[in-house]
This record gives sequence, C-alpha cells and structure tokens, in this order.
Amino acid sequence: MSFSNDPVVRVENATIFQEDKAVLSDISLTVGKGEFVYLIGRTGSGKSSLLKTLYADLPLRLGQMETAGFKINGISSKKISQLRRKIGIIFQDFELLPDRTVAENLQFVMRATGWKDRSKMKKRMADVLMQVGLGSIDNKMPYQLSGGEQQRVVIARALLNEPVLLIADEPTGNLDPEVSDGVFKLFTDINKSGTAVLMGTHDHSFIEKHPARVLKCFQGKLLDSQKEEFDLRSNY
Ligand SMILES: Nc1ncnc2c1ncn2[C@@H]1O[C@H](COP(=O)(O)OP(=O)(O)OP(=O)(O)O)[C@@H](O)[C@H]1O
Repeated sequence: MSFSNDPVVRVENATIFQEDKAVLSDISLTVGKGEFVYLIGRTGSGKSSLLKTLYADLPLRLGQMETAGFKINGISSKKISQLRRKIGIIFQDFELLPDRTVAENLQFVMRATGWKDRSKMKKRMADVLMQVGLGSIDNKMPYQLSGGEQQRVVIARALLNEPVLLIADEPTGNLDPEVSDGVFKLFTDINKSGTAVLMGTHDHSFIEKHPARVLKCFQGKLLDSQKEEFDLRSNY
C-alpha cells in the first residue's frame, strides 16, 4: 500500500551494474515527494546507469529499490508499463516521433497509457503545452521547432499523466546556454507545483542558480550533499 508521503525513490544497499561491471557499489538514498535533486559526476561515473536502473531499463541485481511505489527487484514488464505511467523520463535527445505532429506525439503516449475520451485528451494536451510555455503548436512537425521547443514538447509529453517524479538525464545537454536556462527554469516550475525532479546534469551553473540537494557519483560511490560535504562544482 502506498501512502501519500512515501518517498518517490528508495534505494537500499544497491549495486548498479553495466553488464558484469559494478558501476556504483552499495548505494542507499531516498528522494522525498516534491524534492528537487541534482545528480552529478564526471563522464562515465554512473549517472545514466543509476537513472536507468531506477526506471527499470537496467536490471537491479543487488540491493533493494523502489520507484514511485514500485519494487524494482524482479519487476515484471506489466509493472514496468505501470511504473512508466507514474514517472516522466526526459533525455538529452529530444526523442519525438519525427514523422508526426506535436499533437500526434502527445496522443500516441495518451493512447498507450489508456486515455480514450477525445475531449479530455484535447484538454489535457492544451494544459500541458500551456504549462511548458508553448501555445498552439499542435499541428507543427518536430523539424519545424527549435531544439528548445522540441524539448518543451518532450517535457509536456512527460507531464501528461501527472507524474510524481520526473527523471531527467542531461535534459539540456543539446541546447544552447540561453535556451538551456529557459528549459531548466521549467523544471524548477514543475517542481514547485509538487512533482519531484531527479536531474542528471553536467551544468553546474544550475546548482548555483537554484541550490538544491546534490548527489554525486564519485569513484564507484554515491555522495549526498545532505550527508557529507564535497566540491559541488568539480567533477573530480
Ligand atoms: N550499454 C553499456 N554497456 C556496457 N557498459 C556501459 C554501457 N553504458 C555505459 N557503460 C559503462 O558504464 C559506466 C557508467 O556509464 P554511465 O553512462 O552510467 O555514466 P554517466 O555518468 O551517465 O556518463 P555521461 O556523463 O557521459 O553520460 C561507464 O564505464 C560506461 O562505459
């Protein structure tokens, strides 16, 4: 049974693997409802591997993990679909279907997640596009949008089912600095409305502009600014 103030992420003594290699060993953490958490670390330190394990894209082989109330250990494919409805996942590459309009991209996810009523779908689409600062671009194709606009559509798509947690892996990595700032601010706005955000990033200027808890992958361990002091700016 899930209680409303349960953490959205709970990890106990987990080891994160890529094939047979332990990338992060014996890590434990919780992320509370509505928290904003950065995940940093040098390239190859294990950020994406940890995030992928949290959304059940990499198997969890050692330790305990729960994401949005779903036990990740031995999770079935049916439960993975249910989990993905409770969380939003955003990557560096915008990952829109290139041959479909914005509306069709959003409808595709809605149909796959059980929406049927056309007028409710239309309303929800308008709401999420408004939330990410996009007006009536429903009929545009992805190639007609800038990188920043495409990423906003991706974020809108992630918000369709009112996720309790957004997992973002380097979401501004392919954007110009000015555009990045706008997209980053969107994450802080979404967080203010109650959604927890776990964001992997190389952009340390965000941490200065919007200080929050920082997790750092470092030499096979996960450091946590709530528990210990470390250099937030350096990747080493
Ligand atoms: N598909 C894969 N198969 C095997 N090893 C992998 C795979 N993906 C990543 N790795 C290895 O796992 C380790 C952690 O990689 P990971 O992608 O999690 O790091 P990261 O911190 O997200 O890096 P970046 O900042 O470059 O995205 C690295 O040594 C990497 O080479």
